[in-house]
Amino acid sequence: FILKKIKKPTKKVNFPPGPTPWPIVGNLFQLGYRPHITLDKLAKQYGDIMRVKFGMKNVVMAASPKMAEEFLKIQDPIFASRPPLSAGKYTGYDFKNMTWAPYGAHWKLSRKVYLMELFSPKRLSSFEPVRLEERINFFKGLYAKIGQPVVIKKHIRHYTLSSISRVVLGDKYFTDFKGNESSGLLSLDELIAQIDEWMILNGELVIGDWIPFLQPLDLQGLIKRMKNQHEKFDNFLTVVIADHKVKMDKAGDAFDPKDMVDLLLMLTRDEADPDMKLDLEGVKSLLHDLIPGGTDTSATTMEWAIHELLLHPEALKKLREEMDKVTGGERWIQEDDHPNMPYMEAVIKETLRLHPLSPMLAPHVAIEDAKVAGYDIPKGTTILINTWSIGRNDAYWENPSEFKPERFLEAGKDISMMGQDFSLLPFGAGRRRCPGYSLGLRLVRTTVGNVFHGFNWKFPEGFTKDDICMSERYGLTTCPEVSTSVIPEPRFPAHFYQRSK
Ligand code: HEM
Repeated sequence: FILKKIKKPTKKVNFPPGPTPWPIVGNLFQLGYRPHITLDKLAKQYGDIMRVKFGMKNVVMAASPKMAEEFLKIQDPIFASRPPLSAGKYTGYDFKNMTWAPYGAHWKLSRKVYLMELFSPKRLSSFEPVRLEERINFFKGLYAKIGQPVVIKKHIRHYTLSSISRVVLGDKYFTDFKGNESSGLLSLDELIAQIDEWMILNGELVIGDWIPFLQPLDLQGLIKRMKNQHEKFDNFLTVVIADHKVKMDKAGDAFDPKDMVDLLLMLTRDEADPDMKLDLEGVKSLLHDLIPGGTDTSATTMEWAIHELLLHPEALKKLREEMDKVTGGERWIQEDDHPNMPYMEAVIKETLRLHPLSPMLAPHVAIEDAKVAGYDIPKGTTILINTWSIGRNDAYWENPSEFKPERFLEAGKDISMMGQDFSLLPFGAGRRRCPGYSLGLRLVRTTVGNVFHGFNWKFPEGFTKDDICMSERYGLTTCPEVSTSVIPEPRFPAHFYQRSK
């Protein structure tokens, strides 16, 4: 009787509907190999806002444009943070890199540095010659493989990493960058392996994140791998920064920044704008976002677009007609051709509708108690936005499983992919929207375009277009499970491939 008197009545939380969770494990074991698809199926049963339990923690998933808008626009300040997962702690400089930073002063500073210093239109244009050089090398490399089967993904990843790292780091930290001349620290392949490991680890479900009393046991061995990955990548960045710093100190006031490391180091100087001032750890954590964040994202989007175009010759024909018209068949596609290439833009949108890189965005978290659609969303709830599900829902898209770029060219269907239209969210929306989208799209448009502008592609003997793998390997970036091997054939005379533009 006494206990009853002093115990405060607990308010019943009105969670969104969802499958019944098991004690301790919740719905974890229902998720399977491709959680976005399992959760999409469950949402069809429970509705476009659904509660599941990952272990002991609440997770709410939005599966309609209206619900996505609630979380990413209407109540964005409440949901613009990230849950404190192991990936952020052990591979994200203890939540200091932008991807995993909680919503707050440090994240705001990182964002400001990105948008004002690194990704302003002027700055991006200033790095265009570097991107062009890398692109031309990439196509020369493909030309050298004429008639031989190439795993297109491998070439694309080398090229995107070369482009991104030249823009970010300068060009001398890889043993196989320019011939074998440099005294490189890692080879390009080693760095790619590091990025792969980061991506895999950041997409894994660490059991201890969701069942906290199991955290110290590291049952899957993932935390050990995270610490290992972090140590290697941190060593790499330490050398890169030290090398840049020597040059900066030597040049003094005459220092002329050549790459993004230089730009970031300038913000550590005493005379830097106090509102933008960084320490060395801040520089490292931002570099950490730029390299894995910039490489795999663009490369995977390119790979999906190439798979779709190989699978749909009628779409490829239209794209080629557009490219031949724009270039007169005399030159490669350039970044500034894109306003004259509406079909290309529609191909990219259609690819990202069907294959959003992060099918459920990166996880968001509620920083205070909230109400959405009449349901309670308690502080600490993880929020997933199932953009894969939204992109394939026949309530918003006609024949959603068809690859049909024309849908974006119909009158009144000029749907933006930049986060204004909640039925297409490949970059997210609101405060956490991808800050690198502009660079990503520049790389994707010119690469996908020129891969088909410069070359015809044949399949190796015994392989047909129906053998192209369209099933997904789920992760922080979700890529085709099996890469395709194809044989390049030139579309133009030999001198075309010696062109520098
Ligand atoms: C086609 C290419 C790309 C796609 C599809 C893409 C997609 C995304 C998505 C879906 C998110 C999560 C948004 C959210 O959680 O709400 C994101 C975040 C992010 N992206 Fe991208 N991205 C691309 C290219 C890039 C590039 C080139 C960079 C940098 C060089 C970059 C850096 C980042 C960073 C740092 C974040 C975390 C932002 C934050 O948490 O505040 N991305 N991106």
